[in-house]
Amino acid sequence: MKKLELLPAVDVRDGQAVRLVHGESGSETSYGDPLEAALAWQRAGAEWLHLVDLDAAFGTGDNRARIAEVAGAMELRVELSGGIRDDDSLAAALATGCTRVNLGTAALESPAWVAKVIAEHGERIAVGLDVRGTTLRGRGWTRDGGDLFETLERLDAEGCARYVVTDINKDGTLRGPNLRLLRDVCAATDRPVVASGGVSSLDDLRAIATLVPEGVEGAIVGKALYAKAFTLEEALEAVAA
Ligand SMILES: O=C(O)c1ccccc1NCC(=O)[C@H](O)[C@H](O)COP(=O)(O)O
Repeated sequence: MKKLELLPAVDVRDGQAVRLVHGESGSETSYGDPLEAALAWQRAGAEWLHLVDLDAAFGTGDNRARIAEVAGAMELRVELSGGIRDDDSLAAALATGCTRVNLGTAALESPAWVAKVIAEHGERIAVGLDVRGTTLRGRGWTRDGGDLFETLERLDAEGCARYVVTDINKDGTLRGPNLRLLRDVCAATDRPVVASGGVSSLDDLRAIATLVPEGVEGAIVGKALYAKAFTLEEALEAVAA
């Protein structure tokens, strides 16, 4: 069986690595220098980094230079997210050398542009499906953006390579992943799914790993690592095939 990929998260706000609760602006706890955090995950054996520009996602500025510095210093693969919504922000994101970018709001508000960039960049484009219930949320998760399964059907038809699926109610809460949501998304698409939000324990990761045959490819882990619920080394060991 394929092993579950783990993507430790570094979310950047105002130049600092932070964690949010439910992705809400203003709920952040600071964890210092994002480059230090990313290098620590790399030293611990991470193969991926999930790097988020929260200011770009919330429309409160951006951390482009900081994000480019972190992505450029990594030997591991980087998935870049947050505020990638037009040609300019996409070009800046791809120029960091990241392996792929994660589009969120654009997939809801600019479907024609997203179809175009999926056709142009293929595997370098993932779409973030950030949901409350089965309603998508955009603009830093502050605005409703349509039905999850209708959007998934459209993006599948456009050739979207993979999805990053986040249950916003779980994100940053250490309340466990929404396995039901992950199963439902996997049943609705044949594209790989990266699970995001709520991981609290090694058992949560083992539970996500049981969904690999259904189509879950990876899991993003944020708060649990920063809160030291377990180490990244322990997490990698827990999901080793
Ligand atoms: O990814 C985004 O674009 C984003 C936009 C607005 C708010 C939050 C956003 N991402 C947060 C994450 O990707 C988290 O790092 C990830 O879901 C980890 O969650 P957790 O393990 O529950 O801390």
